[in-house]
Amino acid sequence: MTSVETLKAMAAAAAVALVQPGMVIGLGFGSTAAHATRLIGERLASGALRDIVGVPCAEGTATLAREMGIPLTTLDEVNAVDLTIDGADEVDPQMALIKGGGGALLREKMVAQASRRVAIIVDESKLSPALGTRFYLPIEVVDFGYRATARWLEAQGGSVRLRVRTDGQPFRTDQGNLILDWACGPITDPAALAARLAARAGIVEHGLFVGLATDLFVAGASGVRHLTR
Ligand SMILES: O=C(CO)[C@H](O)[C@H](O)COP(=O)(O)O
Repeated sequence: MTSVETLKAMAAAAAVALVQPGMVIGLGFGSTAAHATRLIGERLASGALRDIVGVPCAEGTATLAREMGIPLTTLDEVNAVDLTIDGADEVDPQMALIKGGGGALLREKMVAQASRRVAIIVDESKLSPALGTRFYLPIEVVDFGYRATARWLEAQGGSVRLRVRTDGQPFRTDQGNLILDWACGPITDPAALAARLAARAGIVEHGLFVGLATDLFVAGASGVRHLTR
């Protein structure tokens, strides 16, 4: 049987094949995206790829990219990102996503919104008939009134947990915010929920990525499927 890690690497390799010399590349965060970042670094080192610059979506990604020798820039320095390669926690049949399992949802969404093309790389376990079925929805919130924000979410249904690190301390995003993991149940209308969450003060960003993915690479035992939207 093909291991999940092998499937992630297969999906990453298929997406990295889209990378062309001269491109600005959004580098996502998470274990699947890390396969893509490492592969891009290896291709640069071997000379198979040249003249690319990366926009990292997280401090962790920036560290890995530097280790791999990938030249980096920031969103502020470029007019647009040609291609972003990132993972996802859950993908529905319309290619709407839940992201933020790694807590980088805000920067990931900013980079995705600035990108001409967004390639999402997943193993097939991430596919779901409805978002919210197999993963909670990460919500990045400010400290002020975060319990009130959690109660407001729970009033819509489901249950909320403050994300904590292994040492029991609250998890902090790269912006220093908190994450509420909302077990909201199946989401029937992701765009409508995204609009409701975006309108709520105290919520910095949420993990629903609707209409952002242009390419989906799904790795399974029989190979990698490439879907486009
Ligand atoms: O959104 C993300 C990080 O904020 C990741 O892309 C998502 O959590 C998937 O991670 P992995 O590839 O490790 O399963």
